[in-house]
Amino acid sequence: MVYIVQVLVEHPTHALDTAFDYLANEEIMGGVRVAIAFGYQRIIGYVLGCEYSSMTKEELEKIAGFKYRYISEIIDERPLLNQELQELSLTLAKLTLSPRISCLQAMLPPQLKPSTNKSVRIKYQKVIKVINKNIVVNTVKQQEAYQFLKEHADIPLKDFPYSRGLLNKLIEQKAVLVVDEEIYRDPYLDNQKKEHEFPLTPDQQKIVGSIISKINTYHTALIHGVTGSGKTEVYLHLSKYVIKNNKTVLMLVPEISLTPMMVNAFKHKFGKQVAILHSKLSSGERYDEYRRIINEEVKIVVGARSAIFAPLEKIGLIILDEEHDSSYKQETKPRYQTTQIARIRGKYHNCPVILGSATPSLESYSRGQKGVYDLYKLPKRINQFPLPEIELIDMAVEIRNKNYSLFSKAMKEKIQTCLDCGEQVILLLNKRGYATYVRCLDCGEVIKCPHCDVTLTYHKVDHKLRCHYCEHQIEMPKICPHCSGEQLKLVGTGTQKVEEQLETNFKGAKVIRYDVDTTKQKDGHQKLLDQFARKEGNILLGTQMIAKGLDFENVTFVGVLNADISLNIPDFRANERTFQLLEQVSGRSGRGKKEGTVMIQTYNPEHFVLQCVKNHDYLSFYQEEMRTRRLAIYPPYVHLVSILIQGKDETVVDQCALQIKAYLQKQLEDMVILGPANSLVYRMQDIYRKRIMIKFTNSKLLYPVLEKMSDFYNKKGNKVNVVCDFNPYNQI
Ligand SMILES: Nc1ncnc2c1ncn2[C@@H]1O[C@H](COP(=O)(O)OP(=O)(O)OP(=O)(O)O)[C@@H](O)[C@H]1O
Ligand SMILES: [Zn+2]
Ligand SMILES: [Zn+2]
Repeated sequence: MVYIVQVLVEHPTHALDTAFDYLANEEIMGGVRVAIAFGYQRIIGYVLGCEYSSMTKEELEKIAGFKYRYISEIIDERPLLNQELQELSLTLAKLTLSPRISCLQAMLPPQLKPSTNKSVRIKYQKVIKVINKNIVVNTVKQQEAYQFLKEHADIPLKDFPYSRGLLNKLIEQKAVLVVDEEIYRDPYLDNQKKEHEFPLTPDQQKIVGSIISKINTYHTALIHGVTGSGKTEVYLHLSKYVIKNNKTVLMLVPEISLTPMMVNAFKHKFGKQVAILHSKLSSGERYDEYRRIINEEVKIVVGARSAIFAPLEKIGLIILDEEHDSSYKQETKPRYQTTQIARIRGKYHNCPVILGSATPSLESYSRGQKGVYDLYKLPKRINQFPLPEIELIDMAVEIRNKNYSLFSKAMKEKIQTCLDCGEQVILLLNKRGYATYVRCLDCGEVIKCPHCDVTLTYHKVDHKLRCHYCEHQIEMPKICPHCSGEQLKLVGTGTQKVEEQLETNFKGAKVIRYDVDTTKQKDGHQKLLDQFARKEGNILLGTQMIAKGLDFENVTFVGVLNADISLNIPDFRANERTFQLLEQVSGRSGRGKKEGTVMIQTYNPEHFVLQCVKNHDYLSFYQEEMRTRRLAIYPPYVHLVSILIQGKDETVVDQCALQIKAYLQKQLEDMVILGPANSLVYRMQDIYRKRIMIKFTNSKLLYPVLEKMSDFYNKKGNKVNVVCDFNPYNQI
């Protein structure tokens, strides 16, 4: 008699999920990692299930027709994921058409991924626990120490101020015990001062009250609150209520390092009850936070996208702040939408899911309007501070007036005035897909990556050209690689260049450049923002990164250098993204007592997106954009799935793409199937990439067809690979 154990492994070559049967002499729980021999390798697998058999190994082998092997080692004492999360991994695999193993990988912190068995050393310390409070001890001195221990629960042994002899006596009398306790590396140790609490405004109170009245029912609430309307305070109050009732809170933000203010707000209010999960923590720190959650020592988890899988029990509230943010969509396997996962968990725990934003996604807002979500509004800023005045500046006029500089005349004057008054400025360089590249003035060629269809980007620090899609990099050439001409010109505007121009234009102004390059180190973001908060900088210059959640009361001017870039991206969300970015960044101005202004430089001042931003008019934007989406048949009127077909051989990719299209058309007669078309970056790392897009309203028919198709193409040894991306955000 043996146990037959189903083990899921990450097959080294196979893209598909495969579970293999192994034997064990004891029962192994689903969700535990085991080591197994696989071919000649020893690999780590993940137990899916275990069945008792009354037969012997030999009898089983006779039936099966092959030889079984035994599990080599059981790695975990208990399952890594609880029942809820194990089931969720299955749902996730189905929803995203991804291998289950990739879902498990996505759900666990790197140290615990099924395919690794790196052990992370857990740190322990000895602490003294009082196990019986009512012992009558022998001596006065003992009584004193005993009393001390009763008042100082779980004090570390090293901090015990009495003698060891005395302690031993207390242990002998079974009054206290010394135990090993895990100690955690706390990355936010310095931030634990408690802040004062504001009384809620009537608008805030209404929302808090209403959500509390339905706190034990699963539903989704969308809070549309303008920038600076105090959404954070609403989250904090609701969280406090939930943990007082002995439940837990999952608080998601787009990117932890870009939203330090939200993290701090939670840390200040709830101190050690909060765990922070994010990618910049050291692996030890991340592991500790994870263990604190598993050991049920935290009540609130704050984290970015992947924190949606935090192993919290008894969840009473799930919040997604800045719900419109595209980082909530995972862009690698499994390609899930965090909101969708939040709703699955909310349903399981019977708790509300709150989505908050000043610029809700069209998908969410339309659900709010239809009543699928409860829609709440915070239409005013706190303390009746007005939203900032916005001025659109027509850059075509500047050019007509022979001003070719990055700054319009008006913006230059405005920045100077702010600097003169000691007020601070935030400048946005909208840079998506637009960086500094090299063009030859003789032959007109642009220097491109030899492996990808993109230009190489110039990096001033080391004077190199780099590809942002692969690792390719070269020294900045002296002559043109095409015609050997010597007139190579840097084209485009990067933050480094703007920084230089600011420093020449505004003598003495201190510029803090906030972009991927200056925020690389672990606390990079926090350091620069702290500097700015301490007024050690006059101008904060950055890319999209500065648009999120910053709250500086001394900032009275926000300037957008080039509003148009994101309008021209070939993506149906281009208008929506531009509106969100401009409205969000404008919202950083005038959040204190002093009124704020905003200037937006554009070549399209009449464009409805810019007009709506100017008037802070979300609703008009929403209505106009919904009209466009309805006419063009795009979400939220339909769902999309993008099918990426990729391979090294261009002809094979081409043929397969056509085959797939024909197959889908036959199977899915009523659906709109577009393409195949070249992907935006057609060649990436020498891989050719085509896309097919399906518009659908009912996914029931679609899933089995797509599953069959991708299983067929993703077989071992096939020359193409197919990826299905539901609700795609990124068409690159
Ligand atoms: N009830 C209140 N009384 C006084 N001040 C408050 C209250 N609620 C919030 N505030 C303050 O108002 C400011 C704006 O709040 P918060 O940052 O939460 O806005 P928000 O809605 O999240 O804005 P954004 O979407 O722009 O990030 C903060 O400085 C906050 O401390
Ligand atoms: Zn040339
Ligand atoms: Zn490249």
